[in-house]
Amino acid sequence: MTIRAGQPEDAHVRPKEKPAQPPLELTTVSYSYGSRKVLDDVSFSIDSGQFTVLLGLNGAGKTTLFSLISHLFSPQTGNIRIFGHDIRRKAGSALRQLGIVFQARTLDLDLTVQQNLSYHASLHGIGTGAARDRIRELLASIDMEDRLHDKARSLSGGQMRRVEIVRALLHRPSLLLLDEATVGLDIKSRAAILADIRRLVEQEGTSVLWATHLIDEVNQADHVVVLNAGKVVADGAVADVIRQTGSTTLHQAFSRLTGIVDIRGGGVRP
Ligand SMILES: Nc1ncnc2c1ncn2[C@@H]1O[C@H](COP(=O)(O)OP(=O)(O)OP(=O)(O)O)[C@@H](O)[C@H]1O
Repeated sequence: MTIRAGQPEDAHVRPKEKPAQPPLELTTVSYSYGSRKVLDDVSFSIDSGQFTVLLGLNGAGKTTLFSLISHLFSPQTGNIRIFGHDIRRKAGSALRQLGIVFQARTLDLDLTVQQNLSYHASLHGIGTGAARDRIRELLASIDMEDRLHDKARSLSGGQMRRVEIVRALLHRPSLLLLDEATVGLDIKSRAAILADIRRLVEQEGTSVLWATHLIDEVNQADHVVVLNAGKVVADGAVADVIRQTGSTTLHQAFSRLTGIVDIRGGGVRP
């Protein structure tokens, strides 16, 4: 899969905003399900064109955070800004610049790949002709043009995930959020998807927030935010996080930050 940079072909596509404001800024965000607080005073921001890994164990609060950023529900305290637009007061302006791939599969299995993608394009106000061209361009870049008319249920898990990534890119978002995008995929598909998203950051300057529990998905050059039991326990360049925790590897730093002891391979066991 190679997601190519592309120039807008027509007027519906907005050029990327020159970000005077950070792509994403969270300030003292808290959220509770009933009386159970699952996000506690979360603050961090990501810079333009940065690949940021939101690293946390299962249950750390990553998906809840994504639900708040994508305005599925609102934080009980704190603020979220996307390119300076407050997600509550300027939801339209904020969400227009956001592409999101949720952890749960969200394709309609009874629709074809084209129908799934066209529907989403129309939600973003992309005209029929422009949508058709963009869909073909993106599907060609992942060698899936020939699956255009296939029902989503006939795709493999990795192919479904790629179509979901294509769907998130249709409107050329400046900020892309991916929640455990490689979960359930084999090692080859995982590596390919991660590499393609990294290429996107380089080619298009898209800012990415990549949520995972897998340390082997982190590169030395990444910005990393470690979320543990709803709190940010580290935030910075990988080398800084390692140094600040008095560690020699990110595995060791993560282990110290989260209080876990058993680390195997690229994954972490509580
Ligand atoms: N709808 C809900 N109602 C009540 N509690 C919830 C709900 N959704 C999530 N939680 C709880 O909130 C906490 C954070 O869950 P969340 O799914 O945000 O974490 P996560 O880091 O995404 O985990 P995972 O990697 O397992 O998906 C967990 O303790 C979870 O049980």
